[in-house]
Amino acid sequence: MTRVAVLGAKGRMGSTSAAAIEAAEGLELVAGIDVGDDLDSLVGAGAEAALVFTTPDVAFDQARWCVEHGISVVIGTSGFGDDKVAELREVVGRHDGVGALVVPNFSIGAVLMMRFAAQAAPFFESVEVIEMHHPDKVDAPSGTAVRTAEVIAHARRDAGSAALPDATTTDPDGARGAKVEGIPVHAVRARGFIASQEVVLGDPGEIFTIRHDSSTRESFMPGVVAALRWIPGRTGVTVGLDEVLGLE
Ligand SMILES: NC(=O)C1=CN([C@@H]2O[C@H](COP(=O)(O)OP(=O)(O)OC[C@H]3O[C@@H](n4cnc5c(N)ncnc54)[C@H](OP(=O)(O)O)[C@@H]3O)[C@@H](O)[C@H]2O)C=CC1
Ligand SMILES: O=C(O)C1=N[C@H](C(=O)O)C[C@H](O)C1
Repeated sequence: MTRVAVLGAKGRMGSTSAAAIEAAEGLELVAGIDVGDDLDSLVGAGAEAALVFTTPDVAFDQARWCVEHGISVVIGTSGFGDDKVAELREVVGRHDGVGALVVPNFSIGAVLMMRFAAQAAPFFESVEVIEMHHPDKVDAPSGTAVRTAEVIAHARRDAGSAALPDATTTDPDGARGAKVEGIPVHAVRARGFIASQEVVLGDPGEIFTIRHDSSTRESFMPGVVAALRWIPGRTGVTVGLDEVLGLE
């Protein structure tokens, strides 16, 4: 049995995850904390792993606290791009016997979308990311879109791909989107979405679109449970669910 604490337990993902953990074999929910609760209760509850689903403004400090107190972390909160992961590696590197798993998206389809996008990106002149989420989301672009742009950029750099063609010289309102490692990322916020993303790849005469939709938060739960079963005994920092799912 792995003794698990959920941070952000009253939130949309935290509450859905707490129910999934309670129903999962091999996992025991020993603590759930939200705004105003003391992190010290995790130590009192004997938590071995913490699932972080708080907001991006507090998640890094909470993850660091857990690592410093010998509790491994599975981080679902967005905002852990390459720079934050590097910072986390330093913290985890100073503490024996704990590990951190940063998961930009727990749904199997999104994990595969990111892999396929990286695989396809060097074969096309153009690539852009469009993410679509519910309007209660506080951060943009999404963590998934940032990670997708990062793996696309890494794949294109490794392949020696040329810069993306773009004749735009006038864009006073930012209509061409945010640039994440040079990859344009566009964010839509509309009621009706949970989490969707398209990766649009273009070459002369053809467009290749990779699309993923999460229509309920249950789509994330098999990944959450698999991550929590995987983390005990791991050290260092791992990014993405690929290794957990045996994709590497
Ligand atoms: N990796 C993945 O697959 C997924 C990741 N996410 C990410 O997870 C994060 C949470 O999303 P979601 O559940 O929708 O957001 P919510 O706002 O519903 O949940 C966040 C919860 O954390 C609480 N919280 C805020 N500050 C603290 C604190 N200092 N200590 C303890 N609890 C705190 C919030 O309380 P209050 O509301 O009172 O502020 C809220 O209950 C986001 O970054 C989102 O992008 C979401 C879906 C899937
Ligand atoms: O806030 C959300 O809802 C989601 N957040 C994650 C992200 O920022 O990528 C994962 C998923 O897209 C849902």
